[in-house]
Amino acid sequence: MKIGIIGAGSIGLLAGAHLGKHHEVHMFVKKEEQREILAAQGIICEQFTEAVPVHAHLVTQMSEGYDLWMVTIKQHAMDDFLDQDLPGDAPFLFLQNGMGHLEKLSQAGLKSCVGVIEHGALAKGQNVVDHRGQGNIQIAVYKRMDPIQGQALSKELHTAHFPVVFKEQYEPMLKSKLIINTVINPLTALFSQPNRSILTNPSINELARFLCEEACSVLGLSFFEEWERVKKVAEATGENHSSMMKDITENRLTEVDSISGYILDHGKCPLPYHHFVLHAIHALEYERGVRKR
Ligand SMILES: NC(=O)C1=CN([C@@H]2O[C@H](COP(=O)(O)OP(=O)(O)OC[C@H]3O[C@@H](n4cnc5c(N)ncnc54)[C@H](OP(=O)(O)O)[C@@H]3O)[C@@H](O)[C@H]2O)C=CC1
Ligand SMILES: CC(C)(CO)C(=O)C(=O)O
Repeated sequence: MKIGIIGAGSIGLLAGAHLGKHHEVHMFVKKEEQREILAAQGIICEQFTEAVPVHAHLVTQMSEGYDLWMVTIKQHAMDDFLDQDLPGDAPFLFLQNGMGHLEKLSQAGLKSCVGVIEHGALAKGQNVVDHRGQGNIQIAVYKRMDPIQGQALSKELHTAHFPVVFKEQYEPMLKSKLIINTVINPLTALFSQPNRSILTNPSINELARFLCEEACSVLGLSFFEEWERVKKVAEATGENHSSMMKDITENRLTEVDSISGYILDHGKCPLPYHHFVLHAIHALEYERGVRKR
């Protein structure tokens, strides 16, 4: 397949390195400097013995003639991305944490799939990525795509080292990941703690339970099942720093609006714990100069 990957950060580079072994991969980036490095040196995945050659372009040069677009930018970059003229001939696979992008995508009129990522990846330079946690990518069709097309797509992308799993329904898939992120991410970011603190710090554990209860009530999920799952993920990724904690530490805007904000927007009664963490994360972003108000 001829695959265009939008965004060459942690996940874009990881996907480019794996898919570039079997497909014609084109990376689409914002800066000319990064485009030149990717075109000249390919992607260096620290776990591979050789660099993976890829084509590289500026994101303003997207055109028709691709088989798939894979979008690996963060939630807060989605508005600008969707505002540009996008080619309509190929499906788009959106791989963001949170659910804030769904409404925007349904208005965009694209053939679209959504996915969740269970890998851990960290970009260490403009073309270097460290694959820190092996997992899979789950995908489901969202708009203007037949499930049969989605299934065929996941089969074409799937390899043993970069597994892609097809899911019949997008909503349960995204909700399961949202619960994990709305409980673990803000608390670990607020208290600058690794994911295991959800289990080991009694007060963080108490706050996590309340966040989980609120999220389950909004999403219509069983608290007992979801709380067990949150604890398993906190254990399995115990040493990791959540993506929100990393964003705060590195003075970047977080994805809190599409995670905790999504729960708040869809709740029908007061959600004091979500309300607090959303504003607490906003406060940290504001103090770091990345949020205006
Ligand atoms: N990293 C991980 O382990 C995991 C990530 N995820 C999710 O995957 C998504 C991507 O995360 P991650 O890769 O870590 O994020 P990164 O910040 O590492 O990468 C995002 C990249 O997108 C680029 N970008 C932003 N806007 C555009 C645009 N319009 N056109 C082209 N490129 C653009 C950014 O460039 P610039 O920096 O120049 O703005 C950056 O290089 C997030 O939703 C995240 O929550 C989920 C699970 C695990
Ligand atoms: C699963 C978890 C919590 C792993 O750190 C994650 O998805 C994130 O940090 O965004």
